[in-house]
Amino acid sequence: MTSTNAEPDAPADEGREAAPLLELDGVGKSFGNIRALDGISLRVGAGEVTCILGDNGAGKSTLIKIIAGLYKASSGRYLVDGEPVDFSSPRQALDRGIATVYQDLAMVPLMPVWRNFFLGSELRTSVGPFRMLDSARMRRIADEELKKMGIDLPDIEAPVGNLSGGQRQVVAIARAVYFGARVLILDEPTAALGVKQSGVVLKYIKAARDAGLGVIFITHNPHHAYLVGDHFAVIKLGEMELDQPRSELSLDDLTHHMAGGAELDALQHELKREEETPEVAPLRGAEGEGPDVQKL
Ligand SMILES: Nc1ncnc2c1ncn2[C@@H]1O[C@H](COP(=O)(O)OP(=O)(O)OP(=O)(O)O)[C@@H](O)[C@H]1O
Repeated sequence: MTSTNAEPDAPADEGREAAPLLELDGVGKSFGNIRALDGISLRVGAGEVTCILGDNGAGKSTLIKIIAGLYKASSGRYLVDGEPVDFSSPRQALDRGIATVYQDLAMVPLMPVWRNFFLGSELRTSVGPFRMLDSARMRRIADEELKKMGIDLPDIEAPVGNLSGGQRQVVAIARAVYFGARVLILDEPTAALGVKQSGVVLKYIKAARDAGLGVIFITHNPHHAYLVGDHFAVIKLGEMELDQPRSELSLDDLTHHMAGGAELDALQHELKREEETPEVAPLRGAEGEGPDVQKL
């Protein structure tokens, strides 16, 4: 489990101990009798990508909803900059710089890229007694901010619905960075994308990390996670199954975990045992041949 293919004590790991942007300490969440999360501890540092992996129903969505301020934890502590917090809404989390980019992206497909960039936070200007949208300033800023992150779109006047899925994701990432995100939560941003588009998104995950943000990257895909991750957390049935920095984990280890490593090992052992046991009478379905007819 600890085969190494990266430098031990990489800089990303050193920063973690000093001042995590965000920390969960033994967090649990129950819905009535259903225990969705139990004893989850996690630290997210500035300038690093923390990948959260897990199968369907593992508890990933519940975890990000707690971090994003949509749910309150049933137990444990949630700290931002070392201080305990108790968010009652996503607005409160956003005010502390914790932004979430959900899969559906909350964009209006028919509106231009720059309008979507400012959706819900439009800039306005006064013209006489009227407050008008400051379209010129929004266009200019959206263009500058996208370029700053190295995102080169042919036309920011184009409806956002004309962009590819990957381009829409990166517009959402640039928007969150512009509006002051310090922690960026990305909910399966590559799930619906092909290889090339996933590559585009992964590149901007790195760009956000290099801009000093703490990125939480939720994914099912260990290959995507390993291309950008500094730290890996695998959740299984609501519990933290694995929590390791890149320096202590190879892609093979991570893939093995995601493929249900322990169960597969047990199954392999079982199959091997069956192969080794002396052959039993084969069952035959052909007419006239019962299971007692043996041809050895
Ligand atoms: N609002 C809710 N009420 C009751 N049970 C819930 C609720 N939300 C989640 N659960 C349960 O909690 C567990 C974890 O669900 P969650 O959606 O967090 O998993 P997930 O890892 O995000 O899965 P997926 O990848 O399929 O989205 C599941 O058993 C789910 O049925």
